[in-house]
Amino acid sequence: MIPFDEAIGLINDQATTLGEEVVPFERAAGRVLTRALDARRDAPFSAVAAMDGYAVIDSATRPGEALRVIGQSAAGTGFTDALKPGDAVRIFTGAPMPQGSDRCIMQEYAERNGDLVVFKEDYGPGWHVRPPGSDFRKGDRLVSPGTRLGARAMVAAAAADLATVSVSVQPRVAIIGTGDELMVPGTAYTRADAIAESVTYGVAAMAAASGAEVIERALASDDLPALEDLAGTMLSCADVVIVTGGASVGERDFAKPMFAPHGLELVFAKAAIKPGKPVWLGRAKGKWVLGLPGNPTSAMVTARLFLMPLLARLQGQSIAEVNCWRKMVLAEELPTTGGRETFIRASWEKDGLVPVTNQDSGAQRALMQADWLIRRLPNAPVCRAGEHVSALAF
Ligand SMILES: Nc1nc2c(c(=O)[nH]1)N[C@H]1C(S)=C(S)[C@@H](COP(=O)(O)OP(=O)(O)OC[C@H]3O[C@@H](n4cnc5c(N)ncnc54)[C@H](O)[C@@H]3O)O[C@H]1N2
Ligand code: MOO
Repeated sequence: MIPFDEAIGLINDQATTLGEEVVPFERAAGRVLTRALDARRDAPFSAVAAMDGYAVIDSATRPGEALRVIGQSAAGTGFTDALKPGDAVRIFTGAPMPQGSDRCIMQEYAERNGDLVVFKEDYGPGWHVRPPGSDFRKGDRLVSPGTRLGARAMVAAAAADLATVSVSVQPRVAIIGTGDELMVPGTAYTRADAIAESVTYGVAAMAAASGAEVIERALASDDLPALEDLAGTMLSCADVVIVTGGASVGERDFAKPMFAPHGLELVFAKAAIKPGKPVWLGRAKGKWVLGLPGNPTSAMVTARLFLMPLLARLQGQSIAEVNCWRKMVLAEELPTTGGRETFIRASWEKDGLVPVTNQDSGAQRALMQADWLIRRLPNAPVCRAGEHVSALAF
């Protein structure tokens, strides 16, 4: 059994990017950037108003003294002339400050009478002007390679004012759920010895959220020749084939044997972790094959620990970007751990992390509370409430 860090090290060393492609902004969300996005010009390009009001020359403006409104500046249509002392320009948020003006007074402080405007005593102290380049300067790095373009990054990326972005090719993922007992949700209740298949839905959701394209999802029964055929089909169309269940040592555990005729070479065969010891990773026909244990909690923990880093590396990200361990305070005592590194499912409550009550590797409902994984080293001593632990968002 390989220790957790060593398994991650192998993924880090062996998984490399699948290439890059250029996409328009409409298709960039969720993708990982391969080339930096640097600003094409300053933002704002010129000084702009930060409020709706009046652009004035501060030194020539006094409360109670009327100014003449000589025009208006709107976002998209600035005012082209210059202000002289005694002038004001009606201005809107985001509009260029007219030449000569240096302050915007909010309209709430203005009394307008025809062409004249008078400001009340208390219009200070805000100047409400965004200077040129106050957001960023031409050439500034707005988004770095390796960044996943999430909602906030999309704003910074588009602000660079480039028509297209270079992103890594999305890994195509195929998922095979194995087990004679598995039936599609909505049908399992019809057979006493069946259960609703749940794991592949969770794994597919995690893969999609990690930037992969889930191209196939299949359920298969424990029939080795049929599984061998299915493995071949999936290997021909996917970059990563994930097989759930059948990872243990029983006679009907076919997850590894089904890939044997396709030249399976193991990267690791088992990990010294709890839950999820039977997790394995291999290569066949130049593709990645990840075997997840069938127990639902084990499957989701091992997918979080190994699938997310694998997909990150295939998209040119560092593993640290997805497996970012946080030092967090513990709200309840943890017992000693056994000989395997242990990942305890926990929820974040007001006093810190609280282990969820049901730590069974077969649990499904408990996943609803388990927002964090607490990492405990092998043979770790009792950890008391108030102490810090290393945790990963689950
Ligand atoms: N003698 C031993 N038995 C077991 C060992 C061992 O070392 N020696 N390891 C245990 C561990 S740890 C795990 S984890 C499980 C892993 O077993 P498999 O990967 O072979 O999984 P299955 O037996 O197929 O299923 C286990 C459990 O999970 C349910 N399951 C499976 N797939 C799904 C799915 N897609 N959706 C919902 N539920 C699923 C299945 O019905 C079983 O209840 O092995 C231990 N045994
Ligand atoms: O993964 Mo088994 O312990 O991980 O049930």
